[in-house]
Amino acid sequence: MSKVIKNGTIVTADLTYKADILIEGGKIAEIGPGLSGDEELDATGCFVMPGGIDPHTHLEMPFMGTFSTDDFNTGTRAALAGGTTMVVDFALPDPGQSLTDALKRWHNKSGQAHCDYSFHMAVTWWGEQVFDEMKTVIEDHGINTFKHFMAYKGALMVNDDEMYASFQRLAELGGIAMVHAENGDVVAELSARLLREGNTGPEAHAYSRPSQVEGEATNRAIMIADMAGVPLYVVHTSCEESHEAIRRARMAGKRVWGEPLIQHLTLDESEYFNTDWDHAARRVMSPPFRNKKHQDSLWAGLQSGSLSVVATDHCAFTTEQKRFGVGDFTKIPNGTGGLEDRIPMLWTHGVETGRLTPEEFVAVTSTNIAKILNCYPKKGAILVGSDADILVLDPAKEKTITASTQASAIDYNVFEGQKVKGLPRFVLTRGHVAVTDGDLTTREGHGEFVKRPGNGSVNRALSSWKALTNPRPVERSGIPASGV
Ligand SMILES: NC(=O)NCCC(=O)O
Ligand SMILES: [Zn+2]
Repeated sequence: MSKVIKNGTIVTADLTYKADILIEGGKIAEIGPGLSGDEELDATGCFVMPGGIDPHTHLEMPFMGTFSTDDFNTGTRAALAGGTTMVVDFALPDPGQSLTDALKRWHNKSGQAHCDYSFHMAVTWWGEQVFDEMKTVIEDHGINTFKHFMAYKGALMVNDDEMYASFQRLAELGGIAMVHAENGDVVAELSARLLREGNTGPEAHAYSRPSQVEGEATNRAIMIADMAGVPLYVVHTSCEESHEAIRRARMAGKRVWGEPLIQHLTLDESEYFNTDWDHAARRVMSPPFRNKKHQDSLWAGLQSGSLSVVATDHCAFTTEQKRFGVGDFTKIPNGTGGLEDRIPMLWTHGVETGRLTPEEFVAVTSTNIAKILNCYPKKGAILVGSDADILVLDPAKEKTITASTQASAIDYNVFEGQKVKGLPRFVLTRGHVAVTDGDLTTREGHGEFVKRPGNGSVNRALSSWKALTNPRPVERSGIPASGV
């Protein structure tokens, strides 16, 4: 049965125009005026755009002695409720574990997904097995992005030698390196000192991760990536120091992207000084929320193009889980939610304020990341042949965010009480209408895995460019006799 989205204004990353969209077999079949289909979805007064892609989620993630509460069932329902039609989660091998075993675990969990999804692979240890399996992961499993945690010492963190080896391997294989950029050694030292001095509450989490630890690690990762000749994606860029390093690298022609989160763009460090322990602990994440100066920097980055993607790092823990850290802030599970709120929050604080154009909004919520991850124009596009992952956004529709009506399974929302304007009228996932004016008609198991091949155009360009400066012997007219 065909569907047609009628009377809307299509917004893409580079063009806004009035046209209808005909959908057949889960794909966009035709775009133009006066189309008809078996079922009509009226988009009068609405913007019709590619569904959001959130490239940074942790669903049912084993972390800090527990599992994040939103899984592929509740998490992808929350995504669709908020206009996001694809999530990219991180497959995490335990240190010493095979990468393909980790992938199996993630594929087992993701069978419940209500929307399409893909995985990044995390490199949590280094050895010959990892070196070998990286090729299989890219070439057989269609995963071209590999994340390295520079923080979480003693758990997920990798050292510089491991990171450099992994980056070099990725350069060879046509993959993309990702980093969680915080100096884990410094964080561990600062945390121990804070605890010794009696700073045990959630505010100490922010004290233990000043912006310098992020700036230093971002600079280091950029330089290591440059030496290895690999493109680099810096997740959850939260501060000016990190943004500055990314901006400078991009100005110098390096292939580096930065990803601010909607939380860092709209919430600030004052949250940690709330006298209610639960309120503060619920907002504990790494990197922590920053002050207004850093927020202004992130917004400017989106406006100028030095930052490319807005994500959530959705890693949602209940209040009960957060309370593991009463008396010791280092035991508060790190992570916050945001999947359901990213699109309305960014529209409200970005487009409604005039910071972003609607086209820039589409670029940073969908199109840019589809291109970076090498799944464009299957995803991130309104083009004939693209998957019909479509958000019909009603700019006049408003609500106040509250946990009591959210799809996410946790018992609070870090954006509680925020008034947002710009909500989905319809959300379509490969042609299936999953949301109609707030009513969810999602289907468990509808989501499909999206393969993303390696060696995208940025990899090919970078390897040609780097080949020009590869070390080579100098040709000499003669070699002097040995001086002995
Ligand atoms: N960000 C965070 O605090 N938790 C999720 C894991 C990570 O991305 O660091
Ligand atoms: Zn992280």
